[in-house]
Amino acid sequence: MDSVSLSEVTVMRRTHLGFMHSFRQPFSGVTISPKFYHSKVVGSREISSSVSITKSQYVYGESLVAATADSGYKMKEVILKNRISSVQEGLLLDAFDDDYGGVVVDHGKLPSNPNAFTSILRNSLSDWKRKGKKGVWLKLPVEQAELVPIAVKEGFEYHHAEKGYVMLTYWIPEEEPCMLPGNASHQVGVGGFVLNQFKEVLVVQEKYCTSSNTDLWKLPTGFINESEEIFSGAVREVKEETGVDTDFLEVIAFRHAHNVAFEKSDLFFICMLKPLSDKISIDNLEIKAAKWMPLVEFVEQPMIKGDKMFKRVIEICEARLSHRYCGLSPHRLVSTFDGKPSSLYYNVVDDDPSHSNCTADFY
Ligand SMILES: NC(=O)C1=CN([C@@H]2O[C@H](COP(=O)(O)OP(=O)(O)OC[C@H]3O[C@@H](n4cnc5c(N)ncnc54)[C@H](O)[C@@H]3O)[C@@H](O)[C@H]2O)C=CC1
Repeated sequence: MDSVSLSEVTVMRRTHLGFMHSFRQPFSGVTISPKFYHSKVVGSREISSSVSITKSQYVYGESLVAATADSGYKMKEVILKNRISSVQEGLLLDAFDDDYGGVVVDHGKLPSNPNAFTSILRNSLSDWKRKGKKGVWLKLPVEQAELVPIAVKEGFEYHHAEKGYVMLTYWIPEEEPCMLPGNASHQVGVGGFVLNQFKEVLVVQEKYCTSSNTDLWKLPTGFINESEEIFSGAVREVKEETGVDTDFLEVIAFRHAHNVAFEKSDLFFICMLKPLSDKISIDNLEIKAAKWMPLVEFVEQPMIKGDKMFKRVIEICEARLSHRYCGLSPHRLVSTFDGKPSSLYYNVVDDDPSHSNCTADFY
């Protein structure tokens, strides 16, 4: 087997991180192995330059830390070599350990032949069972959709699907309840409350709605996209539906509802936005009409007046306008917990009025 230099190791390690990272995106609950993650943080400094690591050893995904540890090194090396040769000979699926005692199959190295896949999957399941592995994650790309029924026949279950793949899972321990996290459970929507200096609110009539709502003038609403922020999603939705440019001010309130779409729950964030333009140009695909409507007229609509939720939302917005209430504004932070930038929504956290978002003008 070829030896590789430290720089090659670092490159290969990044490749693995990339795989784990992309794996994590579609759902929560599966994280990068701390071994890999730790390695990412410390970079190549952790690896002793006297250690020779083979390409195959690394390709199999064993931890460098484990491989360089003094205790049990020889034992690990032997086990590793056996497993490597099984993978190389095409007897076992190439897989990474996850943080929870389970394995993640490398979807980039699946056998292309369905018959070969059947026997390799069976061998791998026996191997994982013997080793006491728990959950198995098997991502099957759409180009290899013929493998899906084979995996299902072997006992795998659907976890979730995206345009490009189906994720299947298998829980090995028969005596333990399945601990694998479920698929994403919510959709996230935003609504924009945009008020101008004439106390007019930006409203729309939807093209597709229930017959009882055809004449209703409502706030622009929509869903945020994958990896989109609530604050930018609200601004985008208002722009798309009405053509009006806005600045995000605050999340005024949010509603949590269940069994909304395909049994999924719904989080709906009502956002207060500051208008930067007033010219309306509607999105003809989604919207029938849009206009600036006097706030008093808007709240007098029977559907708003008679609906507890709409009515309360407007009351909260009015309380905010008269500074009797304060919403949440986003603050970008990087947490050492996961090393990722994220948005924390909050209002005043100390007594300094300059730190408050509640003094912002609306128009
Ligand atoms: N529309 C409303 O009156 C209210 C909406 N909300 C919230 O607003 C958020 C967004 O909801 P809405 O704006 O009502 O979204 P929606 O159901 O109108 O969907 C947004 C757009 O996606 C497209 N779309 C959705 N389903 C489709 C399908 N099956 N086929 C083809 N196109 C489809 C349509 O272009 C639609 O205009 C949610 O969180 C919801 O709870 C809350 C209260 C009232």
